[in-house]
Amino acid sequence: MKIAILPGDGIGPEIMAQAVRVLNSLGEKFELESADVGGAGYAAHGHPLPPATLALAKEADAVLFGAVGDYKYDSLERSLRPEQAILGLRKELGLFANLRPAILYPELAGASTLKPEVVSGLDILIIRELTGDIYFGKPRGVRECPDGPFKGEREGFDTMRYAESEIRRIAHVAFQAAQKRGKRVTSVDKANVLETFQFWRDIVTDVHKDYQDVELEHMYVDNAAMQLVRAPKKFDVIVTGNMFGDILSDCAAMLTGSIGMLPSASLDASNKGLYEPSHGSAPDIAGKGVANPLATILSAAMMLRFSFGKTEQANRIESAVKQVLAQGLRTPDIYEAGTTKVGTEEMGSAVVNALK
Ligand SMILES: NC(=O)C1=CN([C@@H]2O[C@H](COP(=O)(O)OP(=O)(O)OC[C@H]3O[C@@H](n4cnc5c(N)ncnc54)[C@H](O)[C@@H]3O)[C@@H](O)[C@H]2O)C=CC1
Ligand SMILES: CC(C)CC(=O)C(=O)O
Ligand SMILES: [Mg+2]
Repeated sequence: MKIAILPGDGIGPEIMAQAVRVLNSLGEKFELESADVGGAGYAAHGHPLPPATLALAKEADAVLFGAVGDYKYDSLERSLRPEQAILGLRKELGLFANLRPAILYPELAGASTLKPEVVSGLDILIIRELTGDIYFGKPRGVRECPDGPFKGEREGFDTMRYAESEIRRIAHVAFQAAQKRGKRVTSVDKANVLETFQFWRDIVTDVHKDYQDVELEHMYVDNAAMQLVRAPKKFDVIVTGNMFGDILSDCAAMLTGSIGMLPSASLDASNKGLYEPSHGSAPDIAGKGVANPLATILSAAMMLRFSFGKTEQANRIESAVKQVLAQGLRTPDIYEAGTTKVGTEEMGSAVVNALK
């Protein structure tokens, strides 16, 4: 079982170090190999996704990813910016299905900015399409505006597009996931304005014919954002496009207390996967030893479950996380009065010690 370890930038190396400690404490024989990615890849090799890093990711059985991005690289041409590393990995590895479970651990009910009764018992699964949409659509760029009232001015433009097969395969993932949970799918779109998402709605409706045991509702993305903070427990599985899923999952993260709690799995058709926290490189807290490593540790648990079929080991990690939260240990992002504030490394140690 070879795992590519890609820590990246900002808090990436800090949180990854804790996830690696947890993996190394399970008593399994994992082969872990690290490589530079993102700004670290650019600084060392002149490219955010150096060829050797991509080769390692392709050859490994699974990839554990930290985060990329650093404001000091924001003025580089786009193809060299750190974020291209994660976008490139998703595309190159065909990781079209991004699973982001937003679960509220009961101990963190008071850490959410929402009232405990709104979030207690929360367990929703956001399924975000990950290799299409406006994030990858071409053409894109800055050009001279060809027509209309702004003709002759410079304009920036991107292309939102989805092929039918891309929508079909993510819809199947969502319906099949729902069959194993609450049997409800909310497909989030903007069909009232966008051609791409009217098409999305039509195809999802068609795929639904194969899953009559699952209830399907369609919801516009603006309403979905509102419903997520109004009555989040009404959702079971949410399926949506790349950009809407990116935005809604950060919103859902706050229901769980902090974005530092939200893990993710990005899977291809054969369940080969890349696992990463849903957050970014958090440059504002990088190097301070205060980042919450739990989303990364929980991403490692998802890796064991989805890529290696090691359900028991995944359960061990998730139980250990529950235990440290029950012990009252909190990184600053989930801290509340009456609990004990700890740093990144102490949180990692506590999870290692709680492994049974
Ligand atoms: N998959 C990836 O590698 C992603 C990379 N990024 C990149 O990360 C950089 C920063 O982006 P932001 O928009 O600030 O998003 P961010 O997710 O890095 O940070 C947003 C806020 O959440 C906090 N936060 C994030 N993770 C945390 C953790 N584990 N523990 C405690 N607090 C945490 C940060 O301190 C910050 O206040 C940018 O360069 C961006 O492009 C952003 C999202 C995903
Ligand atoms: C570089 C971004 C597309 C990453 C991001 O925000 C995410 O995957 O959540
Ligand atoms: Mg995001």
